[in-house]
Amino acid sequence: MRDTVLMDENPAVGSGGGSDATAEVRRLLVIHNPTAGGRRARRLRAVVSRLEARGLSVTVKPTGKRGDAEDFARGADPAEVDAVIAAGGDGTINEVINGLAVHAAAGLPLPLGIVPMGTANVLAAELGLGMDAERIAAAIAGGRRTMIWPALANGRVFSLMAGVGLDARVVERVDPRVKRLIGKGAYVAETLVQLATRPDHRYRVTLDDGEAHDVASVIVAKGHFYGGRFICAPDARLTEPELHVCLFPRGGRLNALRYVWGVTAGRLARFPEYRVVTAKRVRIEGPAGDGLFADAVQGDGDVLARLPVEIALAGWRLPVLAG
Ligand SMILES: Nc1ncnc2c1ncn2[C@@H]1O[C@H](COP(=O)(O)OP(=O)(O)OP(=O)(O)O)[C@@H](O)[C@H]1O
Repeated sequence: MRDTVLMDENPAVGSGGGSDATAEVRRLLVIHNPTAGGRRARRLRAVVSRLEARGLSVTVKPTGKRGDAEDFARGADPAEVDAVIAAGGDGTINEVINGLAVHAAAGLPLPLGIVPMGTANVLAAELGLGMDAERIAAAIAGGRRTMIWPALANGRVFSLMAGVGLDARVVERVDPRVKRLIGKGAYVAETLVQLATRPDHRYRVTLDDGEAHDVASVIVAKGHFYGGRFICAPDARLTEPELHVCLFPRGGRLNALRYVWGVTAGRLARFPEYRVVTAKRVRIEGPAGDGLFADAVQGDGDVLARLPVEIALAGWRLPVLAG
């Protein structure tokens, strides 16, 4: 474990490292969340027509409810498809990754492709994908694989980050209808509500060597972007087998507000008590089952688990078609 040097500037987008290889991709299963990101169906149509123009066979399967994307990905037959494409936001991609985990853990990984259609699209940003249909289609059809290291929170897979404290509570309470209406603004509004009404909670974070920290909030990062293009763990990379644990020690509303400002203004590095440490395993304990929604664990922007939570690397890598 070591302290991470913090930077003020945003590092370049991209995910260096991760041994890449290219394989032929001809048959695609596209899992589409039609409710994601205010229904950006036009982007999906543009990508599919470009893939078909390149001679690929594309089957689009729309989800009807939460959980479908995971079931569809788990049920994908490697004898019949070469890659599974998640068309939706980070929540849908997370579900698809949880489904693909079965194949990857069995040593027969099916590559993941992404058509970003969500509100924040953090995974797409982390991989440097962009929103241009031609570029997205080229990344999928090109077959070049970036190997990423997902992690587990109480057995559920996440690829970007897991959080406990203010951010998990915001994720849990944000109204999906408001999100559809005003996009990212829904998170800002819910953060303000939580800052005004949320009682103070403390969490105990234990790192793999037994070092313990008492904090008001914690984010366990696999990637360096957070909530869009904000940065909490500047050195975290999807392609590295390491967890970057961001510790927010100070409690109280004013400090919570200060941390929100620090994240959004890129000023966290200036806070003397803010630390990022690396670890392979993290245990987080707190006010479990207190009826105040303080025990939620968010992963990739959705509630993935409840405290206490054990977070560790999944132990397998997932190939992602990222160009
Ligand atoms: N057909 C569906 N109906 C309702 N919910 C769905 C459906 N398909 C998937 N979901 C769920 O909707 C949630 C939000 O979807 P997703 O994250 O893809 O879009 P978003 O919320 O617009 O984007 P972002 O995560 O970037 O904010 C996910 O947790 C997913 O499980």
